[in-house]
Amino acid sequence: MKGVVAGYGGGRVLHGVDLECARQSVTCIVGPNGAGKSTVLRVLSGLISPEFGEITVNGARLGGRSPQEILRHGVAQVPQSQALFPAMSVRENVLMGGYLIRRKRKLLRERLEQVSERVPLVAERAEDRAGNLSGGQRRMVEIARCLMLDPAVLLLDEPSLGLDPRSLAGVAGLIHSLNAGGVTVLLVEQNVRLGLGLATHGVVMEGGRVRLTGTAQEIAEHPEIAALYLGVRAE
Ligand SMILES: Nc1ncnc2c1ncn2[C@@H]1O[C@H](COP(=O)(O)OP(=O)(O)OP(=O)(O)O)[C@@H](O)[C@H]1O
Repeated sequence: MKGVVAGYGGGRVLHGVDLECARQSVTCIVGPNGAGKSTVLRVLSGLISPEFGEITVNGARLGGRSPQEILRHGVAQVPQSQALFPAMSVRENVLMGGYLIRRKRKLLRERLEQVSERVPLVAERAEDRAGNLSGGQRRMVEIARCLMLDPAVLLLDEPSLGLDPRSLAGVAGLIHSLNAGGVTVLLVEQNVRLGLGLATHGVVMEGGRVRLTGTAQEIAEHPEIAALYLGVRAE
């Protein structure tokens, strides 16, 4: 992202965001409430259009394109929690993620197999209603559904929201394995310690701008961040 200015109904929230994510990195955006973190994800996935600025993914200029076009270019956003259809089976929920390729039956089958390998829960609980899964399992299926289009870039807004430590470890493990398999990840986390622990790179946003960037470790150890978010006193 270069110089991205965006907002809602005339009110600007992003005031010129510059952000770069290396291929196959895991970048975590942290910052106070209202800093514009989720808005960055929404601009990237096309839910809102930037007023100014450039968005380039793998050389393709995607700024202002429709969510569908952006998905076709390999950028998928995992929606915030509670996004599954509870009365439908796990398999049916995952297949929904293949809506854009629904007429390519063979590809759809191959992708479902691939997703079941990447997220074994999808095969293990294929026939169960999504509503019967635990919170952590639902989060895994929400992520699995996004994998049906085999995205190059995965956007996650608060993947830790509402999860107990055990479920968190499962979701963190899944993000790691997807990343190891070549997926570039950009996530927003309120749980700064967890988010930066998962990430290779960190970005601190404040007031609709990027204030700091670095490796996840540099950001986690930055005196201001440690004092503000991690409960460590700056010397
Ligand atoms: N749909 C919307 N319509 C109007 N204003 C919005 C909308 N969504 C967010 N905003 C405003 O945009 C600003 C930034 O919101 P955003 O959700 O990007 O922040 P954030 O950094 O993700 O914060 P949080 O951690 O609280 O989610 C806030 O002032 C918020 O009120």
